[in-house]
Amino acid sequence: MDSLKTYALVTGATSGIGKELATQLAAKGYNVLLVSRSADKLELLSRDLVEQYGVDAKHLAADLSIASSAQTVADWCAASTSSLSILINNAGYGLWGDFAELELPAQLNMLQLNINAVVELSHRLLPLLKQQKQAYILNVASTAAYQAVPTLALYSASKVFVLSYSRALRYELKDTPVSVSCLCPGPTATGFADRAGMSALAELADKFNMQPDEVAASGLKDMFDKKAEIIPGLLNKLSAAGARHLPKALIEKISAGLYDR
Ligand SMILES: NC(=O)C1=CN([C@@H]2O[C@H](COP(=O)(O)OP(=O)(O)OC[C@H]3O[C@@H](n4cnc5c(N)ncnc54)[C@H](OP(=O)(O)O)[C@@H]3O)[C@@H](O)[C@H]2O)C=CC1
Ligand SMILES: CC(=O)[C@H](N)C(=O)O
Repeated sequence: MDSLKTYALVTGATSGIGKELATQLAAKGYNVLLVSRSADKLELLSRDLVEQYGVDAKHLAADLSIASSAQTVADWCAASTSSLSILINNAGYGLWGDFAELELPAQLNMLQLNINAVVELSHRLLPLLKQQKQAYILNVASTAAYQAVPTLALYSASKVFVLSYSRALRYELKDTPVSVSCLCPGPTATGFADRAGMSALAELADKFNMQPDEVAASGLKDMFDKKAEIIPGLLNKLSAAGARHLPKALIEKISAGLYDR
């Protein structure tokens, strides 16, 4: 990896895994373009990264669950730099509960962020990425992409989409300078569970949670190594392997038991 002071765009950069990805990229000498909904947190993080690592840090407050926002972010990115070498589609969230009981608008809002924003940013920024000697797209899915998860039905389905889409895009871009990787973390100690309404699982989470900095470090290492799928942590690798080889009905029963309210 050679930053040569190129830029990395990170969505969902103000908390959890995204904040760690942005920070570790700045530490490696990358200039960063930071996006999330919170202008105050973006301002603070930008200032910290400039002061700590001497890189350029620009930020844009945008709600990527609003349909028009991906174009706004892509236009801002293109106006900010012609040297975009990394796109990290990280922003996303979950909604915990039965599909039939969760509010439909909220579920559609989640799909707009977890799926549509990833697709639109990738399509709009690909021409810029292709101009680089070497460029990377890192899409953040989840170990939830390896099986259906009752009580997280649409969330896990959105991550199945991200994984499948990432692998197909990787193949299509194999003869270009753009390498596509998909990061599939397992449970990680971030704001995710609170926003998903999973606080009832806090005890379980504490047993299995990885820390966002280790997830980000694993993700960036394997992204630069041009890996297709990245599953941080042995337990998560084993659970993904189990999901691949065990009967789906059994895996779904185990998932349902794990996440049962
Ligand atoms: N934590 C976990 O257990 C796991 C998480 N993941 C995935 O990792 C990714 C990051 O989540 P994680 O770090 O855990 O969660 P956090 O909630 O800690 O961080 C989410 C980040 O995304 C931003 N964000 C949320 N909604 C929007 C929006 N509508 N538009 C723009 N930015 C938004 C948030 O900032 P702001 O609120 O200011 O907008 C924040 O910076 C997600 O895609 C998630 O699905 C995958 C597997 C496990
Ligand atoms: C549901 C989880 O365990 C995790 N938060 C994920 O996003 O996959």
